[in-house]
Amino acid sequence: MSMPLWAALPPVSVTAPAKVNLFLHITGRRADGYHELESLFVFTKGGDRVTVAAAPEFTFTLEGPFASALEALGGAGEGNLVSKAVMLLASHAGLEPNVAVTLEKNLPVAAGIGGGSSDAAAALLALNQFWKLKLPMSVLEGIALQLGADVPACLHQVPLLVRGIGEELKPVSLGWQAGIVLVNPMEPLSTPAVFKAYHVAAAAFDAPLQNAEALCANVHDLAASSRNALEGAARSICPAVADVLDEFMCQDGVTLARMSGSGATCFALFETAEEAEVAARKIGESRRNWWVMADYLGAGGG
Ligand SMILES: C[C@](O)(CO)[C@H](O)COP(=O)(O)OP(=O)(O)OC[C@H]1O[C@@H](n2ccc(N)nc2=O)[C@H](O)[C@@H]1O
Ligand SMILES: Nc1ncnc2c1ncn2[C@@H]1O[C@H](COP(=O)(O)OP(=O)(O)OP(=O)(O)O)[C@@H](O)[C@H]1O
Repeated sequence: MSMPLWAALPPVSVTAPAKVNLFLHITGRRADGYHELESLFVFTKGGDRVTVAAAPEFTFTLEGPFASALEALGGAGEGNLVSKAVMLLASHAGLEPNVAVTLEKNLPVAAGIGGGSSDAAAALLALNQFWKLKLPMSVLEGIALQLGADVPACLHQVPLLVRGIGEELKPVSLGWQAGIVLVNPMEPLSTPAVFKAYHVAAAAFDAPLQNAEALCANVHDLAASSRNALEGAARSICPAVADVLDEFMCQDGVTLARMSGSGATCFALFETAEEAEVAARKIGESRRNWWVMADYLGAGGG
């Protein structure tokens, strides 16, 4: 008996890194309610993992330390961004979505580090390769934007200046390297709720930066002249954000500590990977219920 054609395709795995907003300015609000951003996105090396493999029909399997958290937040079924990405790409390509997808969920959920967005982007990248579609990035970006504002940026996995609601992407060179520690106090924060709190507080919009590229190229300038505009709104819903930032301030070698995205995950940058690892160990030992991850931004560092 001959093997069906699909069964001959080898599985493809793509890492879905954490997205970190080194700064996040809000420059306006569109008529449809979405906020216009100016933000520097960077991506860690570690993260979730999406694997697609040959199968007679679509299946979706969740594994990893945050699989149950995703199930509890109702993101494990048809609403999962990975499943949605598979369906959208299959329909775009005119194919049956017959693949076995496995999502290894290592990143906390509803955490401001784009977990679901990065998973969806990784699924698009994996399937583009698996089905040998050779779709250019511009086409994948269009499909990605239908899945969420952050998804197009997450396709790139390199530092980007992001504007609009997430569709204007400009790769930037950081020109510096840093150890990074991500900490989440294990309290999920809903992105719409944080934007709503921001809106209700009627904060003034940030002026567009005149020197955004130059700012990205110097970590000290970045720390001094940018912010996360959603931090106040996130703190008002989730006071633990302030506890995480206080904890970072007790560590040696911090060049910048701030919240990412709509929170509650915060990050700290360190001169070296070693300092980041020491801080991550110390925080992990004193706050056993928090999620802590050490990583590296820039070339080397693994
Ligand atoms: C805040 C960021 O995390 C920064 O990276 C993102 O812009 C959020 O991107 P995301 O999670 O992909 O957001 P979406 O799933 O598209 O939007 C969730 C909700 O957040 C609000 N939202 C999101 C993005 C944006 N630019 N303006 C908004 O007002 C809207 O109420 C929207 O209904
Ligand atoms: N693969 C997925 N991983 C995580 N959440 C998902 C996924 N698919 C759907 N969701 C839903 O999306 C919601 C937001 O989760 P996610 O982890 O993407 O938030 P986030 O990190 O705050 O995103 P962002 O930084 O883009 O605002 C969750 O409540 C969850 O139910």
